[in-house]
Amino acid sequence: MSSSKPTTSDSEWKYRPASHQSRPWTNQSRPTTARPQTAASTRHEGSYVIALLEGRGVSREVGIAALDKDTGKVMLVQVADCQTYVKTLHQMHLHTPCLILVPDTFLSAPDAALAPSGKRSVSTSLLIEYIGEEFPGVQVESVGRRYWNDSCGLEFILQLCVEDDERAGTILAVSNKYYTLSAACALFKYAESGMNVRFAAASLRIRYVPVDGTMMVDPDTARNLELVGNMTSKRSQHSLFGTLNHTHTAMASRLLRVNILSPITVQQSIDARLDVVQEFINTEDRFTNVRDALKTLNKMDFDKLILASSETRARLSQVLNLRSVVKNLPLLRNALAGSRSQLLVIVHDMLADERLDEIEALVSANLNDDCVPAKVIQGGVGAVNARVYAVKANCNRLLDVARETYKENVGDIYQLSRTVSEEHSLPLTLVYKESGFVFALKKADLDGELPKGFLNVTFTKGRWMFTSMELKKMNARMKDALDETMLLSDKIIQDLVAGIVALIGALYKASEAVALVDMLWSFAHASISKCHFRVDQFTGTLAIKSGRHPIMETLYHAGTLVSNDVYCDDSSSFQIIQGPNMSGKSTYLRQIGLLTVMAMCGCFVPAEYASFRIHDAILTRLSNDDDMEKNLSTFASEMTTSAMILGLATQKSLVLVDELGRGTSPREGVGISHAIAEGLLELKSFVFFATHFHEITITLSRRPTIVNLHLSVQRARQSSSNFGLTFQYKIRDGISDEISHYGLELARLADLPADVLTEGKRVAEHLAALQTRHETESESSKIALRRKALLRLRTQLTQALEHSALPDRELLAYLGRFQADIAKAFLPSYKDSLD
Ligand SMILES: Nc1ncnc2c1ncn2[C@@H]1O[C@H](COP(=O)(O)OP(=O)(O)OP(=O)(O)O)[C@@H](O)[C@H]1O
Repeated sequence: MSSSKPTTSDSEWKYRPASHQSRPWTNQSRPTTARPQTAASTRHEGSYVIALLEGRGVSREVGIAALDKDTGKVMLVQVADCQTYVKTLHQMHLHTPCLILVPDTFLSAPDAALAPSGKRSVSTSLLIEYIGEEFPGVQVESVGRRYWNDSCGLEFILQLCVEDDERAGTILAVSNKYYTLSAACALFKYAESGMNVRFAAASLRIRYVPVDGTMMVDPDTARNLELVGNMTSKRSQHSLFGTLNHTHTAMASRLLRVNILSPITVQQSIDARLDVVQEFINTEDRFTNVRDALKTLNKMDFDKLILASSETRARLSQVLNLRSVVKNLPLLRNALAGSRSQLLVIVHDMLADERLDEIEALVSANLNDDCVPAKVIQGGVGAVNARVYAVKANCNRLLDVARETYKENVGDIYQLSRTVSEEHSLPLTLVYKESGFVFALKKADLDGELPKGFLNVTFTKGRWMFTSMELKKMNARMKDALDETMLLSDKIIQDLVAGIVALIGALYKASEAVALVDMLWSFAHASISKCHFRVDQFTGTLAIKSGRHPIMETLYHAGTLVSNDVYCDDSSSFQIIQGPNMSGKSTYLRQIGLLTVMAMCGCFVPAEYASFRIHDAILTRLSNDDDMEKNLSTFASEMTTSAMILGLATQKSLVLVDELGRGTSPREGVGISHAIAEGLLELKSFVFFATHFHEITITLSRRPTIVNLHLSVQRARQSSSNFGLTFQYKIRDGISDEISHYGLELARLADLPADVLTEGKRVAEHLAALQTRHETESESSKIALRRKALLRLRTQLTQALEHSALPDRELLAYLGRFQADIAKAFLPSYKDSLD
């Protein structure tokens, strides 16, 4: 590709090798700052190179520029973040990084005393510390601060951004984003000098991603709700992504992932998507025709076709794949013809772009029709021939001649093989290797030793391989002809690519259109197979009738999963959920979160009726005991997440809290849970608060928006001393009936040895008896205190009466004052002791 024009001189640019500047963020180098490990702790297989610049101001502005090195897509983001940098990390998760670039001022020089090896640089930024925790194993490299230049960044964008409908909008959106532009500058400079990639002018799809059009799902939440991958495996199908992903193309699968991690908040767009899903479900023909058309695209990744490759073989392969795509797109266009939903009409028009036909015509004019990409990818002489004959005859006279020479040379080699075979009476065959042809002979076909005169004899996989002087000479001639053919073919293909790049905008549009249709078809497929229903409306109320957990329902036999209702509005915004262990509290909370994410992606939900509120963020504190990587105490982790939630939540947020305060003593746990609940009540978010602390229902009982719910459990007497618990997993109104010692009942279910259970029961009963005695004793001491005080009062009154020389009226007044004094001195403490 032709070179872009950098605005900072190349000689100035110094790419710093990873060994000195990068920091492999290992456990030892982790900072002490408390922060929980989150979603993609182990996920670092991204393809994005992300440049990141943080402002020094109080507002913590962060500019992000991310380049997908596989597809050439560039995302620009600028966020105003908080102390935990949750928004920045969220954006980074959407564009999973394989390399992170930061200004060198973020990483100070290696501290010789701390790191005698001199290789570990020390972070001076909290954000970098968090990134290290969030993306362990992902390389963080520093780039000289002077390469973070906003005007240079804008110049790069103006030069590289593809000429399409969104170009003007992108440029307008980024023009005042100082941090993003600076990050873009560093990113493109790094691509040129560090990665040795040069992009052609107007060849990159550069987009500004507005953060306010999407719901924020912080990385902890993504992991705990199992949005993409689950606790056991990041690739597991038992995640929301796995459940909904029936896509046919790689772009659609990427779009689905981004949507699940960052659902849209524009109601019009959600409604438009729902209309499409509805149309697919209602119109069987459209559903099957679209599926068949998508199948012809055969897991194709348009975005990768668009990125020009510097390697000849890959370039040819891309062009051939591209031809197959543009040939098959009309099938999808026809499948969408006559659609009713507005979005499908738009997609249909996008696919009707004349430039796509021009691309097809260009490729067909230059390349042979029977040349298929698969041959190019496979090895052997078949692959070489596919490349040699890819370009049509008569495009270039010199190429035709070179190909004729190549053909003759190969013919000569086959003739030589036949002659040698006859001469030695051996069934020789020819095998093509990187260095040219060699003779091959099966071990079973050789009786005795190989005849003299053969060179480079080797034995692999049951075959003798060897060559001869004559064959070597012929290979050399054939190679010359082959090189010339490749050179001339490549020139034609390069010209072809340059012609295609001029029309690339249409392909970008087509890529987005196909991804969207494919994703919505996938939603329709999931809805049909799992009987999901349309979200009836988006209002201020969250109301779900008979909702099911979307991931669990793929694992459970029909009818075994218990459905549950949800109702939450401004007057009942804080819902306390109680119930014994394993009664289904966490499942209920997760179900609410998952259905909300599904609805906001424009997907139908597993419920009989559903109405949602559009949330700006979903924030969770969900217990996750399976996380063995957690390097913080449960309590520290709880408090950090709670602080984040209180800092980010607004009236429009959805907050899910599960068993807060279990990391400390029960009394403090109640106190902290109460205080955090108060904070959330002030914010007026929709809160679902599962807790074991019954006291919370009392301490918060005066708040008008509190609703108490519990998950029902039946306790049946099995014998005189033995009880059994039956979980019904059904949400019910009100506070649950106290079930004492249910922990012991559950322990019995877990087959704990009988003597352990007996001892547990004994200690529990003993503690309960102690508690009762303590309470009784404290009550009797209060009575004793009262009695003592009354006795004192009586004695003093008697003495006063005896020694008084006052007349009756004055005596009465004196007694009144005395009584008031006594009451004042005694009653407050008396009142406190009663409290
Ligand atoms: N709606 C449901 N239908 C069927 N089974 C369910 C349902 N909800 C929960 N379960 C089953 O109960 C198990 C425990 O559920 P869950 O973890 O939600 O309980 P919990 O009350 O949060 O427990 P703990 O307090 O110990 O964390 C789940 O693993 C699942 O097998």
